[in-house]
Amino acid sequence: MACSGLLSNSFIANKCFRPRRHHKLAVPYPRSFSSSRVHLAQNLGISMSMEENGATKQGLDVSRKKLPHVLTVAGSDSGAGAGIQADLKACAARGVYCSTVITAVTAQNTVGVQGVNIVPDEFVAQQLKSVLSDMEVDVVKTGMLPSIEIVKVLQQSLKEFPVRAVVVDPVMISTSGDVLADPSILARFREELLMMADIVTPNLKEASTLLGGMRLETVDDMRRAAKILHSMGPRSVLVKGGDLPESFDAVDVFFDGEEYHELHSPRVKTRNTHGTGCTLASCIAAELAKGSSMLSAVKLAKRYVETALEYSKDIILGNGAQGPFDHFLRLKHNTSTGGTFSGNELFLYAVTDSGMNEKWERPMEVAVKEAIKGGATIIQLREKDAETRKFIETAKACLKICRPYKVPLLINDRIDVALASDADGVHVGQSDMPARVARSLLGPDKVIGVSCKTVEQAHQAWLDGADYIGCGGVYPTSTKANNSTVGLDGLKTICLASKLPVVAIGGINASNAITVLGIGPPNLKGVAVVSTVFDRSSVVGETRKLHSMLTEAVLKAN
Ligand SMILES: Nc1ncnc2c1ncn2[C@@H]1O[C@H](COP(=O)(O)OP(=O)(O)O)[C@@H](O)[C@H]1O
Ligand SMILES: Cc1ncc(COP(=O)(O)O)c(N)n1
Ligand SMILES: [Mg+2]
Repeated sequence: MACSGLLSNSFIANKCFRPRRHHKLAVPYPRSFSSSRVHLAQNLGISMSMEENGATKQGLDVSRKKLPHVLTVAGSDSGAGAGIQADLKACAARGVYCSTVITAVTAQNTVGVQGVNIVPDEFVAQQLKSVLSDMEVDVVKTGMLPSIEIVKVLQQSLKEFPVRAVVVDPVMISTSGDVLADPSILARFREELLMMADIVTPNLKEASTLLGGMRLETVDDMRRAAKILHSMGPRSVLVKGGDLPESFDAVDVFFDGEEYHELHSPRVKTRNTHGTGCTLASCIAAELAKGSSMLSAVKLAKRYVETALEYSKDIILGNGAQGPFDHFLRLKHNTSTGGTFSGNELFLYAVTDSGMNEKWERPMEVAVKEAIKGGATIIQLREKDAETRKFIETAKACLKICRPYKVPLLINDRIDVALASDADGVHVGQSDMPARVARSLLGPDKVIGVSCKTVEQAHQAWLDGADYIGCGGVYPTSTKANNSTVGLDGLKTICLASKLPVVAIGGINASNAITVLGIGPPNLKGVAVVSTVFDRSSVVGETRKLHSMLTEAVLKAN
């Protein structure tokens, strides 16, 4: 049965949920005392017997590593910038499991909140019981608590199922100015919820509301607010200054009852700050779940928010004043290959050489642009002696040239430079980082090529998840000292055995390129050249000449 109408009809909601009880492995709610005893034992570092914590009956292995686990009790944001969705992303990005108890469903986007549908408090209670009774929660983080009843239910659940820490983000008004919690819950917040909090994280407006309208305009005001809020019961207070007027940096004030810490970070110039508060609180909860102290958790969370904002500052999503940001620091990826590499890109593979550029007094960017204009279909930046910082700058500058032409740019050897510049991939030799390790660092989208001289190496490159192999030297070459050659026969043998596309390399020039490409196997996709195009007065001219020769030969062969 479909579970739609969850909010409007709690009867259906219950029905959707109940069948699990009839499932063979379904476990009824454990009695509260056993759950809190397990927690207590874990906190004290005592391992309980399998029989005692009920694991034997379920056939579970208690020696398994326990996942740090945050439960967020918050509202859903349909635009996924804040609320439950931000909490899930923040915890996942910080390597912590996150379960969710949904208190309200909001219709929301970058413009504002268009609607709020509050989940019935009995159903919030049911969600809380389901998770807390079974799933070994370390830290509870609260966000939007839209009614007094829901606050009450939460308090009762936390009494029944104690956790190691409670992070309270007193969400009341969204950054867009929409009211997310009824002002009547303020009293309940002040009287009870703050008492249970290990940390409370109000923004300026929320701190002011909790303090009966106190004006908060300076860092000193924030300090005063933190002190008064602390006297209401939470172990620590973080007053967030994201909205502090006329501040060049983003200042938050932390107070643990003894010491104040002003936490400063550069203020990122961006519209994409929707969900910063939820993210910060979730990240604090995540770090606490991993075992951090409160101050370290807060510092790390702040640094994480700043990093994500900086990364996402130019992202454009939605037409409103407040866009979401990218918790995984990955959305900006724009590869020339679009994540798919066919091998046809290898047709005319130009490998740069800074010595030759110096000789011809040609900056690297100019050499790359000329090669592309002449018809190069892929570029490899080979900088054996460049300083790292210079290499990254050069790679970034060359990427700007390659991207509009959709010509992939690979980095020779240096996975760090490829990562730092967001290049399209790397080419590694047999003594460089193994392709399998490079793959795990670069992820599935980037292109990885491996130099191979034998059938075994070609097979290993395939096993390691490479995209192509470079085979050679075909002929002796001056650009690589003491390089043994495989000759045309070796090239052919390796092509026939290789499951990956092949580019031939080593001593290839205008007079032998057609012979090389003509040896037959269909997975021989192209030739790689260095001096033939770059050790010349006109890079465009030489590349164009080679490109048209090769194209003609291929057309004739077909
Ligand atoms: N533009 C910004 N640059 C850097 N950090 C920011 C920026 N805006 C907010 N922050 C930080 O994000 C966190 C959330 O703060 P804030 O936006 O004030 O809370 P909320 O999202 O609850 O309104 C704080 O650590 C704050 O300093
Ligand atoms: C469901 C939900 N929870 C929390 C917030 C606050 O987030 P922000 O202060 O960044 O607008 C929100 N807008 N929506
Ligand atoms: Mg904010």
